[in-house]
Amino acid sequence: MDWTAIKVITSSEAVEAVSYILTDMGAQGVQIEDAADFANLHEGKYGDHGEFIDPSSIPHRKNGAAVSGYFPQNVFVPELLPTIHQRVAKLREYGLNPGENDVSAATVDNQQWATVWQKYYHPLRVTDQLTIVPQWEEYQPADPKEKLIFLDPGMAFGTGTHPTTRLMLEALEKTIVGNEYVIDVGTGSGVLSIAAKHLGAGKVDAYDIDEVAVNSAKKNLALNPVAKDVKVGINSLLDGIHTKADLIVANILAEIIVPLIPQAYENLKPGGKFLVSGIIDDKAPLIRQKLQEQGFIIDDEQQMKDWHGMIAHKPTEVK
Ligand SMILES: C[S@@+](CC[C@H](N)C(=O)[O-])C[C@H]1O[C@@H](n2cnc3c(N)ncnc32)[C@H](O)[C@@H]1O
Repeated sequence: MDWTAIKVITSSEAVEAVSYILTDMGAQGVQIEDAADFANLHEGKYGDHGEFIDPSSIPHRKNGAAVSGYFPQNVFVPELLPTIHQRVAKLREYGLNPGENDVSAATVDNQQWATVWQKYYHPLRVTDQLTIVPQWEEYQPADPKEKLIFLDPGMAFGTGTHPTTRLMLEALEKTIVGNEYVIDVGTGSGVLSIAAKHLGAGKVDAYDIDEVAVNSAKKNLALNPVAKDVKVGINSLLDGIHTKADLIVANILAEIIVPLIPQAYENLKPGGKFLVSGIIDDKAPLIRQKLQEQGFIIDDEQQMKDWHGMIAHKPTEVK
């Protein structure tokens, strides 16, 4: 999967606010280049190993600041550009200088993303029981009920930090009682499958349409012994799958959830649960309507930032 860096040229004083805006809009990492960071530095010992460095010899911005947010490409990044521009312009109302407010997007290569990723990704307790831990970090749980999900996100979506993923992690935590057969559609990094196993699921099958995601999921499943028996494969939605699961979880964009709804209904046991997110605010009515038309009962809906997550079930008495 590709990533997009959205870069905002702004003023040094607006760096924190612009970083907040990018994170709020779904950026999974933020990188700051600020001329002010160099302004007061003189020749001296810097760097991880105390190297002697003249800061002026390091390529850097001569004025203002650039804040780059890293977005997964399947989150409709192009739609975000005008919104980000407007929100940065509004900072003036809070007494902050938005600076040039030039907003641009570029595709990011693996190497660049990996570097940013490692710098900004740290252990994060995402739900009451689940904590995401980057594979390279040492982490001691603060609470005995914490379950650790080790991830090396690579280029697949699913760091656990995006609101759409968090909605599903919370929904899994609320729903799983133990020994369920779970299907994870659009597994990305495999994060939801690993969470399901930690929470007590029995068998878990995971699918993704993207080969990079499937490889990333395999790698992450191997990092988490609890999930070593999860099966992961390439498949578009549940095409060609005919089974009876207790729970189906999918964090995919609303447009893709629509054709998944009848497939999920067919592949669930009576009483089975369907957990969905990836639903941006204005698409929530469509998904509610499609779920109900199919015969699902919606039990719960949560919102995090602009995103909705729903828990529905197939009635026990199916007409
Ligand atoms: C938003 S990511 C979710 C990743 C992870 N499950 C999470 O919750 O963080 C959506 C994933 O769905 C996959 N996807 C998109 N269309 C799909 C389709 N038709 N069938 C299966 N997977 C699909 C993408 O490749 C991507 O990995």
